[in-house]
Amino acid sequence: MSGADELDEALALANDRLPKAGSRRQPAVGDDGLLPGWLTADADAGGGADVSGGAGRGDAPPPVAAVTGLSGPSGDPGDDEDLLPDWVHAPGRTGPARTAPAPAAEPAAPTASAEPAASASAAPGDGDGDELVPDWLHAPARTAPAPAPAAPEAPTPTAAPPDRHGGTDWREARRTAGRAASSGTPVTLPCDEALGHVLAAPVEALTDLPPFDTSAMDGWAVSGPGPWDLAAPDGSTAPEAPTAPDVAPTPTAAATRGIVAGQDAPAPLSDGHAVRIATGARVPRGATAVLRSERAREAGTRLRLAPDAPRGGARQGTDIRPRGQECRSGDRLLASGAVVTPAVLGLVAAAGYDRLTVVPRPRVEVLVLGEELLHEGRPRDGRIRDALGPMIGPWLAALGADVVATRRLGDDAEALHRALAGTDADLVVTTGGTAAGPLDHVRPTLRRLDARLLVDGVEVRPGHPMLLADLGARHLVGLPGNPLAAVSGLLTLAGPLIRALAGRPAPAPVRAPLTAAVAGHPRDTRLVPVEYAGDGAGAVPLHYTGPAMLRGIASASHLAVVPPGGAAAGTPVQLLELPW
Ligand SMILES: Nc1nc2c(c(=O)[nH]1)N[C@H]1C(S)=C(S)[C@@H](COP(=O)(O)OP(=O)(O)OC[C@H]3O[C@@H](n4cnc5c(N)ncnc54)[C@H](O)[C@@H]3O)O[C@H]1N2
Ligand code: MOO
Repeated sequence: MSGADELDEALALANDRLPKAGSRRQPAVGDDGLLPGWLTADADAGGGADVSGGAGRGDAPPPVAAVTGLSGPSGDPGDDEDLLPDWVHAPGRTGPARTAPAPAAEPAAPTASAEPAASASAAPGDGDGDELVPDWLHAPARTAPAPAPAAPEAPTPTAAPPDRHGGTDWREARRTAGRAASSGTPVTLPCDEALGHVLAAPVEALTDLPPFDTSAMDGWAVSGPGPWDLAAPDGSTAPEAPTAPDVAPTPTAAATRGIVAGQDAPAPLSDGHAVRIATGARVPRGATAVLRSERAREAGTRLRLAPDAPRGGARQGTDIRPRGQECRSGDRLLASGAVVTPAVLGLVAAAGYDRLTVVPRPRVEVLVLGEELLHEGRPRDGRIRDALGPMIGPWLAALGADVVATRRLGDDAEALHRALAGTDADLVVTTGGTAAGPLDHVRPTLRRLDARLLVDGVEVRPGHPMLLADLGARHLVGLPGNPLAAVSGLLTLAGPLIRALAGRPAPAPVRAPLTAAVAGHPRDTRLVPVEYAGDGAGAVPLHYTGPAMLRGIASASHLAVVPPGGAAAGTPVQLLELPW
């Protein structure tokens, strides 16, 4: 629907001219003087490790300052589109992806005139990563081209472009979204309907847990030191009559079964006696321990410790879970604000709850815009598959919303108007149509509805056209149509807003060093899919992270928040956790 903005175009051109195998090309620079990020090679580059900006093996490590203040790697500051040539961040890749030569890192000219002929003829496309990166960079089976010469000195950063899109600072946008709404009036729900809600009140135990002294093992409850006379749960000790004079008496049937779980008030056990008991059964009064079945032997109506039983196998309290071991009635088990997880459902049931008082989950409607979208089969006839319809609803649900509908509206301005005017959802999330193309109806429709724009564009890449509007009784988050830009909008606006509506606490901040430098946009924050195992290994920037791509995010654990100007390898950056 809309073309790339000028920065994006300039950088796409620059990317188009990334050097082919072994060639050294002058990196193109846009009007704004933004430099392809491969000039911002990290110090690790020489060792063949990942580098930001697309510098490959053998490149001279630039000073950190060369990362800071420079534009995206493969030169795309106006757009997140493949700021990093994908091969640069391939963790563990083999073949050409690992061995590909660095684009020759030559100082950039201050204009996009490095290769005028090429730039005139090159189709910059709409910023798709594949157009930006020479295809051999993606081809694992192809032969690696010869290494490029070492990078010369990093060029001097140039001025920011004059045509910045404006919009709200990324952190401020998140704060605004988090303050735009508050949670609804608490409701009391049957526990099984409370899953995924947030507790509106603390949960206090309605009982001791365990509620009685409980056997932790199958075996015998014993009283005092052994050996012991076997008793029945009713307290009787009479053996069955022997079947023959030389046959030892056998325990009664009741004694054989013993005390089982769920049986109330077993008879007290007197000193020197033992009674069979099952795991989870109530321990009789007078019992001093539970002896596991493998630690003793019955002989007729007598019970003795097995020869190989550990010393102290029947010591006072052994294998008895005393009443109240986990909690006493009235103990606080969970604070208000805790999310009702499956484990919480288990705990509250154990503690005696049938219903829980929770914050209602916001009701969200998703409107997928775009006439070009197909909902089944392969892309055909110039149309593509809708990647957001299947993704946004479950993502919103994972953030804490109840998705009441996902509707496909094509590019029909009237249908959009009707949908917004008629919905009773707390939040409407639209996809696509946020830009200024002829079919981009979101902003005009919001104007028609007298909506108040709380966030009108954000200084973030990808996703800068995202918006947040107040429609009076409800809010609207407008996600850009490029799929990774939509993800950026989910994390920037939808996440904080839904947390506010659902009463969910913000996740604990996570920071980790990047394993490779990531070049930045000169002014905007970048959100970059990374893999972070939380094991101290650092956050690994991923491949295929252009705005139209989901391949990177699909295997990511987090998005790294890369400040304007980029981050050198080893720099700790904020990580936004994905909500699953
Ligand atoms: N003149 C300008 N044009 C554009 C700008 C700009 O600043 N000035 N920004 C570009 C950026 S950045 C983005 S992101 C997009 C946002 O555009 P829209 O929100 O209006 O989205 P569309 O034009 O509808 O779609 C953009 C792109 O994404 C594809 N798309 C849309 N919906 C889906 C979907 N559900 N599944 C998969 N792909 C989808 C659509 O086909 C387009 O290719 O605007 C730029 N233009
Ligand atoms: O490039 Mo856009 O940044 O996909 O939001």
